Amino acid sequence: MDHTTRARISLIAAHLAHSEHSQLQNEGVLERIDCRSKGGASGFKVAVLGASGGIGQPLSMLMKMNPLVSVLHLYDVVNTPGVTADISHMDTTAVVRGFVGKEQLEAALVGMDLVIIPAGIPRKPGMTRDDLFKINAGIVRTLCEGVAKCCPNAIVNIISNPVNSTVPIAAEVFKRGGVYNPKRLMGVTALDVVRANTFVAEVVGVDPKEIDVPVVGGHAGITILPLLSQVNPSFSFTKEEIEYLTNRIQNGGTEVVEAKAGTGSATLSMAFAAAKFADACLHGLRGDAGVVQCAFVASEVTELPFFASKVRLGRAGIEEVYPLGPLSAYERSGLEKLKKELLASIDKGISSVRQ
Ligand SMILES: NC(=O)C1=CN([C@@H]2O[C@H](COP(=O)(O)OP(=O)(O)OC[C@H]3O[C@@H](n4cnc5c(N)ncnc54)[C@H](O)[C@@H]3O)[C@@H](O)[C@H]2O)C=CC1
Ligand SMILES: O=C([O-])CC(=O)C(=O)O
Repeated sequence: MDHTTRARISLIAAHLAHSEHSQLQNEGVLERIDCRSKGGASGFKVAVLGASGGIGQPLSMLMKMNPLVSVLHLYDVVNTPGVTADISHMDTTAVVRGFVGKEQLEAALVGMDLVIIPAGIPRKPGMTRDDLFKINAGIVRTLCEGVAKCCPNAIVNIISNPVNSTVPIAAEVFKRGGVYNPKRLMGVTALDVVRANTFVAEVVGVDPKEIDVPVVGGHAGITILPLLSQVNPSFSFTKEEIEYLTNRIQNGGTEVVEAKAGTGSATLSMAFAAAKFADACLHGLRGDAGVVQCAFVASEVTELPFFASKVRLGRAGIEEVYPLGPLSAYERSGLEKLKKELLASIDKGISSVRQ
């Protein structure tokens, strides 16, 4: 597609984002924009649910910048027309469409390859992630019912907390809808890895880009278990360094919640981590080799039904869940300690849908 055509498409898309006419009235033009913008080349359709929020907005911006995305659907219960109009002016390839309110959820989801869910309330100081369960469980359940109905083959990235419970909730919703594929459901724990890389890099004095720290278990407090014995490239840490790093990584979320003093939790670093993780999912879908990330997934790595560990991403979603590998005595003890809490959170999610 030449530059002139591309410019015309951007103009029409921006105009439609501002238009008072409904999505349906614009459907014909938008479909043509979709087809032409892809120019026959590959490109993925991605939806962000909760796109107007603290995570949703920067995440949507980063997904608009991703060259693997051809169509970007932004859904929320409020404010998506404004966010969509704003993001649609970015001169990158993806065509952006906004959807607002539950009556537009299905239209937002039809045909999506990847659905990213950062919808839900965040923590305030003094709260645990589990304190968000009551409200966020219902939000995730409703959104996943929409996914089951409209894009049952999409990869789903769950960001909404408590991840240790919302991922099992999503699995139960998909089972009820008869569409559950454990290879396509992932809890996003990428921020734990991003933090671990940053904090380890500070301690050893290297560029964080050079560091890869596996973080396993779950996504809350002691269930977050960094494997410092498996840092790549390998470093040997003192006992004090291991304790400091493990504690800081496990409490990174609380560090941000307290610094934000009641105005929310991590949004910018989360959007960065989620965009990195989504990009890995898209590279996997494209068929790239060797795409490995940590994620909270259905698992047989331990006796728990869900567990975060390294996974290999491919065309099917999760192609392989890697075993934990050799652990230090400190990590083995951390693993045993986290199991009770993680299992309770998993069971809470499952039973909330089954009852
Ligand atoms: N997995 C992780 O590592 C992390 C997870 N989180 C979690 O992400 C979630 C979102 O955090 P923020 O963006 O800071 O919150 P926020 O309150 O700024 O944004 C949440 C957005 O969700 C929307 N929303 C609420 N109900 C909805 C529904 N039924 N359908 C669609 N959208 C809906 C709201 O309108 C709002 O725009 C929280 O649960 C938070 O705890 C936050 C940081 C890291
Ligand atoms: O701490 C929170 O509530 C948000 C979160 O999951 C994180 O930043 O890791």
